[in-house]
Formats: sequence, structure tokens, C-alpha cells
Amino acid sequence: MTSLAVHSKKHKVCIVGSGNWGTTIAKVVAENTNEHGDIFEPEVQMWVFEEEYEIPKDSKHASSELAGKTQKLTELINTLHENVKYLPNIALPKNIVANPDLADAVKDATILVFNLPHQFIGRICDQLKGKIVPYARGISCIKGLEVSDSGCQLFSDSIGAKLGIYCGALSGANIATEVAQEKFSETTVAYEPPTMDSQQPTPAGTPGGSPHGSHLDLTQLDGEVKRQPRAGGKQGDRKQRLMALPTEYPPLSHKNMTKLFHRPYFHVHLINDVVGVSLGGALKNIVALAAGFVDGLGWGDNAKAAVMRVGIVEEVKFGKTFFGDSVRTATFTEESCGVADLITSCSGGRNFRCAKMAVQEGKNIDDIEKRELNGQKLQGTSTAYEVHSFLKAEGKEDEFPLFTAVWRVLEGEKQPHDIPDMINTTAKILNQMG
Ligand SMILES: NC(=O)c1ccc[n+]([C@@H]2O[C@H](COP(=O)([O-])OP(=O)(O)OC[C@H]3O[C@@H](n4cnc5c(N)ncnc54)[C@H](O)[C@@H]3O)[C@@H](O)[C@H]2O)c1
Ligand SMILES: O=P(O)(O)OC[C@H](O)CO
Repeated sequence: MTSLAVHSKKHKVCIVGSGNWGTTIAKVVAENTNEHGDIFEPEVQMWVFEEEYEIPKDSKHASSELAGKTQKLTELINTLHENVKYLPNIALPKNIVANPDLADAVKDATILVFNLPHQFIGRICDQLKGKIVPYARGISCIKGLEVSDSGCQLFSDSIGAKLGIYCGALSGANIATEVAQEKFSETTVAYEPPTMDSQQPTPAGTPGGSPHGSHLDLTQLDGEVKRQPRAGGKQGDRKQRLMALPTEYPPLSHKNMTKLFHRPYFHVHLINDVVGVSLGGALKNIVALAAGFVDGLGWGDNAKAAVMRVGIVEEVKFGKTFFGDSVRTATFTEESCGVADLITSCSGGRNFRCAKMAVQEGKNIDDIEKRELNGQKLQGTSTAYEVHSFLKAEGKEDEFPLFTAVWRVLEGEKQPHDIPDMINTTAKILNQMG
């Protein structure tokens, strides 16, 4: 059944963040807002943490009148239609507007896409309070976890709680530069629109939409998709208090959210397991460090496969232990945000590459990060510390030997060649057998 409703307003999108992935997602979204002018305003605001930047002498823009002295990054992006610092050599659609003023960038935006290194999001949310449209909806592309004295939270949950909005998650096997070059990849989006957002009727024969966590058929996406509240029920409870999207706007149904992110080269699978999507993206960064450590020793593919195997087991166990049974194992094994992201991250990701170089050169990984990444940020090192402090507080360090091993190596307590011993469950079993 198709709704014939005509909506007088269109959704305005703001990307909060403009790094390597932030700019790539801005490109994806801006291509789609141009194509779907019936749902979205074409212009996409991209908030930029302003900085001065000088175009390098080997850049194709070296002869530009902007070259030769430092310029504001926003001016460079808006003039050259390229993020010369964080996504060089990728042409950006002209409907992306780089904006250094956070409050101005989010003004009137009904869709907020959060995409910045996880260590900065708390402060950004503080600045956003009271500045956003109260019925805005969010998507977090952040790969990390918020660990505090009160426990461990998904960023989609903490953003939602701080801003009083519904926030879903997007994560997948997505090395930004490859996506920006329009090489084929897949991603996973967890988005459960609050009931009130789905103003179009549920298609006949699909009461309540698709089953929890399964792929969704695009032809059936106009209706609401229901999910059991997960352990703790925070999202479920909060959703009841959300402000309804005014009927002047097209519904933010699964179908319209898919139209925002899906490209011929970037395939979106919508599922309901926001916990699995978020944990896969956050925890694989720790595993990628372990893969880099053993590869840096020259131990070859079998060693890397071993830490990846243990890593995915610990990812699922972390979900089940701390977020309850509503986390689906299949999210880790079948979706792009699970094992596929683990594979790509342990092959060509920044965490993997920097960890490998650190071992090969006998240097500190933080120094390698500064030398190699030109301002981009590793997420695995801080996540390893954050997850360790959470596991320690829970008394469960021993139950996650790989996550703990990575922290020990980063701390200098252990060496990369100690990793096999630290994840050796056979030795433990033999000990127990006497
Ligand atoms: N790069 C990738 O390939 C990729 C792919 C998928 C997901 N992700 C995830 O997306 C998120 C964003 O990563 P990214 O690659 O866009 O970032 P990045 O690693 O390129 O980090 C640089 C960004 O951080 C910003 N920044 C620096 N200091 C800041 C501050 N004090 N406050 C606010 N911003 C500041 C910079 O302005 C720049 O925009 C991360 O969680 C990452 O794990 C990255
Ligand atoms: O480069 P990394 O290690 O931050 O990983 C990038 C993406 O998350 C891969 O999906």
C-alpha cells in the first residue's frame, strides 16, 4: 500500500563531523539528498571543527590562489569542494556546505548524522543541548563505546539520552577512502523509528514489519518495525517520551532512511539490533590492534586469523554479558557491521596498520598515529583502555583474554609475542583437569 500524502516540508540533514569518514558520509548523503528532493532538502550542512590548514606543495591544488599560506579548512572545503586535509583527492558534491558554527549547522535539521572520533562526542552533545530541533532524529556512525563510572553505553544511546532524541546507528566494513572512491561496500544501519514517525500504514500481510534483526525488504519499509526492548529497555522507555515528527514532514520510515544512505556502491542493510551494530564497530578496533601486533612480528596469516577468531567470540560474549540476550549473534556473523568489518579492519584499517608499524619499528603506537595519520584519530587505543577499565570494574578481565591482552601490550606490561599465551584457553582447561 502506498501513501498518497503530500508533505509540505522536507528533511534537512546535518553531518556532525568532517574527518575521513565524516566527509565520506557527507558525500554519500549529499548525493542522495540531490536525488530524493521530494524527501530531503538538497543542501547538506557539515559541521567542521575549524582549523587552519596549508595546501601541501604536492597537492593538485598547489597552484590555486588559496595555496601558499594557511587558510581556514571550511573555506578550503567550500571553495575547492574537497576536504583537502581529511579526504584529499575526492571531489565532493557542491551541495555540501562546510560550517564551523555548530549551532548554525544543526539549525532546523531534522536528521543529525553524528560522525566524529568518539572522544569528542560528549563535549559536542553538551554544546548541542537546546540548539536542535526537538523532534530531530539521529544516526551515530561512531565506532566506540562511552565508558564512565556508571558503566558502558552505546553512543547511539548516550547521544539519544543527552539530546532527548531517538538515535540509531550505522556501521560496517567501510574503510572511508574506499567508500569515497565509490568502490563497492556494504553497511548495516540499525534504525527503529518510533511508532509515531511511521505515519504510513504497515503493508498488508506484514503486521509489525520484519522480524527482529533480519534484512528488510525495501518494498515493505513504509511501516513501523517493532522490536522487543532490549535488556534495561532504555531505548524503549525513552521512545515513549519522544516528540512526534510533525505530519508536514515525510515519515522517517526505514524506506526513507534507506534512501538517505543507500548508493549503488554503498549497500545498506537495515536491521533492528542497534546493540550488535554498535558493539561490532567499537570492539573490532581492539581486535585490529591485536592483528597488527602479530602481523608486525611477521607471524603470518594463521596468527592473524587466530586473534580474529578469538576477537569475534569476545565481541559476541561482551554483547551477551553486558547487553542481554536481545543482542543477536547473527548480527556479528552475518552482517557487514560484524565479521566483515573485523576482516577489513584487520586487513587495511588504520588501527591494524599503525599497530603493525609500531611493532616493526619498535615505536610507541601514539607516535606512529601522529606521524602517519595527519590528524586522523585511532579509535582502538582509547577503546582498549575504556573497555579494560569497564571489564576491571566488572571483575571480568579474565573472561575477555584478547581485549585484556591488547590493553597489557599497550601498557607495556606484556609484549606482542606474549599474546598467544594470554589467549591460550587450552592451557587453562589442562590446568583445571589437573
Ligand atoms: N575513517 C574510516 O575509515 C572510518 C570508517 C568507518 C567508521 N569510522 C568511524 O567514524 C568515526 C569518525 O572517524 P573519522 O575517520 O571521520 O575521523 P578522523 O579519524 O578523520 O578524525 C579527524 C576528525 O576529528 C576532528 N577533531 C579533532 N579534534 C577535535 C576536537 N577537539 N573536537 C571535535 N573534533 C575534533 C577533526 O576536525 C577531524 O574532523 C570514528 O568513530 C571512526 O571509528 C571511521
Ligand atoms: O581505519 P580504522 O581502523 O579506524 O577502521 C576503519 C573502519 O572502521 C573499517 O570499517
